[in-house]
Amino acid sequence: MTLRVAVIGAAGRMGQQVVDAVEHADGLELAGRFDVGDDLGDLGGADVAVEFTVPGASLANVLHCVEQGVHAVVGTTGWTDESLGQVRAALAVQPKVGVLIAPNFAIGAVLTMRFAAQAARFYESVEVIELHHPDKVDAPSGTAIRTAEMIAEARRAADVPSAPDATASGLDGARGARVEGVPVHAVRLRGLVAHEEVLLGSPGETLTIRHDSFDRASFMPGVLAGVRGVVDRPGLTVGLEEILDL
Ligand SMILES: NC(=O)C1=CN([C@@H]2O[C@H](COP(=O)(O)OP(=O)(O)OC[C@H]3O[C@@H](n4cnc5c(N)ncnc54)[C@H](O)[C@@H]3O)[C@@H](O)[C@H]2O)C=CC1
Ligand SMILES: O=C(O)C1=N[C@H](C(=O)O)C[C@H](O)C1
Repeated sequence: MTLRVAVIGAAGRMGQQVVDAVEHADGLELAGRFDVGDDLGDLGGADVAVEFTVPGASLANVLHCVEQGVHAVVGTTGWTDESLGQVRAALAVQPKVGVLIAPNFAIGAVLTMRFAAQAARFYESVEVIELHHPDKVDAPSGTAIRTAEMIAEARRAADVPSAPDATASGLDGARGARVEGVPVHAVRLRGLVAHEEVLLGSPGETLTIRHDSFDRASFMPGVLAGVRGVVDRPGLTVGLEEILDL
């Protein structure tokens, strides 16, 4: 069966790649391209909508998809417990609809998060550095926030004490932002696409886990897996791990 796919944010960096990936994928057909100012209507009769827009617009777009009975695959960042709760509430009245929200669709980024969580309890210190193109509007990245949350959860479960840090003075921001106690640093640099490093340290050793997306093509296999998977997964799924059975 052919799945009809609408792309919301179709004029953006990710949206353009998704349109191209859908047009070249077996068993998928482009149902429509939507960008800012367009009436989403019935999403061109789509079965699935892929949403890559901006944090301030994504929730309304996803709620519209759910109301229309259209499954959604969402890569936009900025989700909170509260906005996820609104999606769950909307899905409760559309029990056949699936929504997949993933901070990163690159397989290596998903594995980096998983490896970092596995390693986190073995080291005294851990910090996250994310590095992106300078046109990105949010910081830190959604991936870095999720990585730090997973690290913090693993350390709490293993009763690991807070990382040592003697800093008593300095410039604001020098130690990064704290996500559940884990320092997260954001670099914006022309030439980069999307990169993340997790640094772990204990006496006499460090471990560095690094992932690099050099091209947005890296996100497309995960997006297409999400499109094919979401139709059989009613309710809200957060993270591509679920779809990949990781
Ligand atoms: N989950 C993942 O694997 C990835 C997630 N992202 C995230 O995806 C989002 C988009 O990233 P980019 O494509 O680089 O941004 P972009 O700025 O290139 O594209 C966003 C597009 O959304 C459109 N837009 C804005 N408001 C809209 C609305 N209300 N309705 C429809 N379209 C609207 C804009 O006009 C623009 O064309 C960001 O939140 C970014 O962090 C980016 C790359 C990978
Ligand atoms: O804006 C981007 O480019 C990216 N955004 C996502 C994020 O914030 O984690 C995913 C990836 O890092 C690229």
